[in-house]
Amino acid sequence: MPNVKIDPNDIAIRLKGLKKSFGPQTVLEDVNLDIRRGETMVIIGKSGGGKSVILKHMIGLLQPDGGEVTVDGVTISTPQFFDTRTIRRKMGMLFQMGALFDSMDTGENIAFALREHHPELSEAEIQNVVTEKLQMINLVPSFRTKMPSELSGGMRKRVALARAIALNPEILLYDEPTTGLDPITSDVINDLILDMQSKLGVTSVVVTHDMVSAFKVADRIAMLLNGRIIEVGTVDEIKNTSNPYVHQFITGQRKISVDGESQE
Ligand SMILES: Nc1ncnc2c1ncn2[C@@H]1O[C@H](COP(=O)(O)OP(=O)(O)OP(=O)(O)O)[C@@H](O)[C@H]1O
Repeated sequence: MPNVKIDPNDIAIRLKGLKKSFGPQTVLEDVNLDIRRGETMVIIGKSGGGKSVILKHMIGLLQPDGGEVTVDGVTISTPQFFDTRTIRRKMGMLFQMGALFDSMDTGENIAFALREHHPELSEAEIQNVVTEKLQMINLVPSFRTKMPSELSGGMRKRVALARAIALNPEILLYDEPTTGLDPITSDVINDLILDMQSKLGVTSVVVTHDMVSAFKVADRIAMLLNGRIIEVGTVDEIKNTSNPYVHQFITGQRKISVDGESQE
């Protein structure tokens, strides 16, 4: 359970009336969500429901068909703004597969964004940052020479997290950080997500199906259904929800139809 003070009026990311379709398929109908500075917001919802699409709007990888994304009060979702370098400096993202460059060792993967955004840094300074980021994810400095192919799934996610924090982001976005990991390794990742919040003071958005992880790391949980956020609440509020769709999702029951599909 996170333990940081959060001001409910201090909004880091605001999604207002977000709409997105791909061809004939409408994925986001009308998404409204405020993410408070310093909190960890977990977004849950069924597979293919559009959770990753929401994250990609937050980091400027996708532009909405309607509505707005604001980060620190600045609207980033317009073609005029689209200054992705500024957004990327502010935000780190842990992609679903913990995507690393396979041809680069761990150290180079972590150093990649530093070299791109901070050409003024000396090689020694870059290596110091790499060591510091490895320490943050509880790995020894000698780990830097390991190639991605030598790493387990959990280690890849950890290195991907070190890479995501290389530029000291204020906001971290996690896409399915524990998917495909065993429960013990998942818990290591959960602890790191909590560490990032308490040690770096970051605002985090976590997309997951893993309710154990959601309940452990979240300050608040938002549920996406049929292109809308249907409920937002603390872990206790979500656990005690009166919304049957949220209850069904978090308990894994299949009693009611959430989207017209027939249920057994
Ligand atoms: N660039 C794209 N072009 C076309 N369709 C896309 C694109 N990105 C996402 N989609 C579609 O949007 C829908 C939502 O995808 P998204 O990956 O956001 O779901 P999700 O809720 O994150 O699912 P999962 O939990 O399975 O990762 C899917 O049907 C997907 O195929």
